Amino acid sequence: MSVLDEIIDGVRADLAERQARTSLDELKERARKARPAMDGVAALKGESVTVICEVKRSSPSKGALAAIADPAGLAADYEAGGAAVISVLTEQRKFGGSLADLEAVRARVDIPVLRKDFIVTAYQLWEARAYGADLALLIVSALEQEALVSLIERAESIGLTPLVEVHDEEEVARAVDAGARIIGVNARNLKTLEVDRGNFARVAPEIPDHIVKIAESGVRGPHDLIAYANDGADAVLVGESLVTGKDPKTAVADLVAAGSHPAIRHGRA
Ligand SMILES: O=P(O)(O)OC[C@@H](O)[C@@H](O)c1c[nH]c2ccccc12
Repeated sequence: MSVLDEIIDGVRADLAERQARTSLDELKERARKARPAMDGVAALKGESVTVICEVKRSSPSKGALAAIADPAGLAADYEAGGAAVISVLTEQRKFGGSLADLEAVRARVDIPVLRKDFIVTAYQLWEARAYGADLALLIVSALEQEALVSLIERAESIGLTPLVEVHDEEEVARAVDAGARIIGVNARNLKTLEVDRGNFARVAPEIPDHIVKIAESGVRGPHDLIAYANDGADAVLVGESLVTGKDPKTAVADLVAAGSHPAIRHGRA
């Protein structure tokens, strides 16, 4: 069984418990009262390379990264540093996240928030909206094509912008066919957890121009952002280096400054 399969088994077990506690109707009611979703595409696409900053306590590859007693405070620092979007990991078992983290972050910041989880059912999309997310991650390798198509449609219909994650060229074709408007290329292979920063440069040319391109994972600092930008990234998604560093606000500001440097802006459409 791959790491991804193992994670998804746990996600399904936790999901079954939540479903037993909260009906879909209750979630929908809560979603109706949530702050209307912000436009994820507009937040990410611009003149500069934008930065998505992640609230991440632990990971299957590294174990515990940071305690993050105050996820909303961390998100506020990210926002103050110039983040375009906040990513909140809500998976519990391997990443130490929760919907409570999502809700707390949403209440604190005024920029779009991404629910980062292993979404396999529409119920989880309603949860995302009910707890205030504006975007939701959909991982191509975790979904059959039919499920991917219907989850993208459902996300869009309830106002969530799907960020569709791929790892190789074949998955790009599936994401494009399914109607993705934002594609994230993960440098980490979720089946083996290996990181290959060269993956984006290989895979991104397969993504049509009109789709927002995000480079995910392995960004250690401005030099990695610049490399991804020169390979065509519209945005980067950064977790570990921000939660393990000393000063998240300054670290984000340094990334944002690199993302708006004229040397890379010129090379872009
Ligand atoms: O911590 P990093 O290497 O900066 O990576 C962040 C993010 O890309 C990573 O957390 C991630 C990318 N895709 C995922 C899917 C599920 C869980 C986590 C992820």
